[in-house]
Amino acid sequence: MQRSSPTILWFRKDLRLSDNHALSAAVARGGPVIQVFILEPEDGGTGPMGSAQRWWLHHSLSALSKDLETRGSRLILRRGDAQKVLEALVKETGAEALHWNRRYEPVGMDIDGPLKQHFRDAGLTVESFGGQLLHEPTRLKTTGGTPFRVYTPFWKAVDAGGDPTAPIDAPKAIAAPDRWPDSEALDDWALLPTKPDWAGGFREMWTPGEAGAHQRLKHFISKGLRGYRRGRDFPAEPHVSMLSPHIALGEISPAQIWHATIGLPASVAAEDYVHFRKELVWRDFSYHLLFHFPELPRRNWNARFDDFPWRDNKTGLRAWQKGRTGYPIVDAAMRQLWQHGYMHNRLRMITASFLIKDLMVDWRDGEAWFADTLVDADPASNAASWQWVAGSGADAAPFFRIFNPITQGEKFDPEGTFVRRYLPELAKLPNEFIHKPFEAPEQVLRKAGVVLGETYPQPIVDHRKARETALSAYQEISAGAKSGVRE
Ligand SMILES: Cc1cc2nc3c(=O)[nH]c(=O)nc-3n(C[C@H](O)[C@H](O)[C@H](O)COP(=O)(O)OP(=O)(O)OC[C@H]3O[C@@H](n4cnc5c(N)ncnc54)[C@H](O)[C@@H]3O)c2cc1C
Repeated sequence: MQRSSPTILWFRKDLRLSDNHALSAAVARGGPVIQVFILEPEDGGTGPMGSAQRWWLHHSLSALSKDLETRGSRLILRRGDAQKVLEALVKETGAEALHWNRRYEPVGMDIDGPLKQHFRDAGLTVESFGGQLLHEPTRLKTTGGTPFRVYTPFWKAVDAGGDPTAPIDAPKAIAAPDRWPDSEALDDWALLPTKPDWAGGFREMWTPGEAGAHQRLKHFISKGLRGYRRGRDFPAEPHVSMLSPHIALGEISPAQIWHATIGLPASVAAEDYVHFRKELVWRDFSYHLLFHFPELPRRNWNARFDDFPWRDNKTGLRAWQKGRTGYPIVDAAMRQLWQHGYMHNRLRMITASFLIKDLMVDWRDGEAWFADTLVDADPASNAASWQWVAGSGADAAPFFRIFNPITQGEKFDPEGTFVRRYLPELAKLPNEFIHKPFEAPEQVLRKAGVVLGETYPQPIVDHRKARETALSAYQEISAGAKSGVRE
């Protein structure tokens, strides 16, 4: 039976039409579907969306809007408190149902729970759906019935559970209401940078939107996945998917990505696609942690770190942010972040270690910079990963594992290809000194056109000394009274 009352479909960080369970169920309900995206004062994550991701959001909403138009539908844009916006829409459209896909950030969940009850009390059918993660954070439990704290058993539980639910296709058509409610204009939201327009490098690199996400997945499966396990550590090699910003705004679901790794030709080694799945599962694990420890972005998981003597090192923080530390692998990585809004995983670990351990700056300052500058900024993965590097997190790298920025560079960028790409001022240095220009003899520097302290900075710290200082600070807190993991 055809229903005539509309369903409101509330888009959040799930900006796609395929494998969108809330949307497909809204269409299946019969009657018109009114899609709305609400720019909330808090973006449902841990704070307002960062500048880089706002750029992405603009283009993603624009792509989604066009995709809906090809199905005879529309995207309505509204700004403000979600409950008020939805109340107004219900009133304007006579909608009797409200659908969304679940989100798992603490701020978002605090909004959604009461909101669901509110509209149910008002007589609406309110339904929420999964699909943003491979598995709901409450589904997987240790044999003791508690949340996981360690990744490997979490992965084993995921793996033992078999493949996630197969993705569903986008609806072919979406019924429109007789009269559309008003929409705000995307340009009025001023999500794009203007003065100055720093997004030139983003435009070169990315195609936000569902079609762009699937193109990238296809390209990665055919060109990057073979050799992923080894190659994913080498930033100059094309062995990472760069799907993270598409995943962060839900232009593609993790189930779609997982299923794209099933039934591949025998030339793709199991070690490569299984390792890729394991990385996807790190994202689920990060959400699992955030769900069960909502303070993850703010508080040390391990309370012992509350006493860590962080430094108020504004000069160091600024040099790190600008890619002017004097350590080429760190600086090239920070400039990749600035130019493209993305940083390779190996380099995220190196730069985070440098900030925390060489400069002794609180991991929360690094997390905040990444949240503002990454197009893939994600409240769970960002916080969990910073705590992982700091050693304060669940299943974290031990604090004493301090990356040496010279040997890391030499190991993972042996020819200096990556460094030369982002630091053209060092491009003419021979491989021997590309990761340590400060050790190059004067005539080598002159020949390469490098003047340390002028064309490229001197190191802002001596890594060996900084390492010792960090280790003794760690010994102090290890000997201190506080210990252990928060419950
Ligand atoms: C300090 C630090 C901060 C980070 N901040 C973020 C962040 O804000 N947003 C974010 O998405 N990732 C973050 N990561 C995790 C990881 O670096 C990125 O997910 C990855 O580099 C994205 O590139 P890719 O899509 O090419 O990865 P691929 O190697 O192609 O991996 C595929 C997907 O798996 C997931 N994934 C891979 N590695 C991890 C990981 N270690 N943790 C969680 N998920 C993972 C991502 O969704 C990724 O897109 C951070 C890591 C560190 C060390």
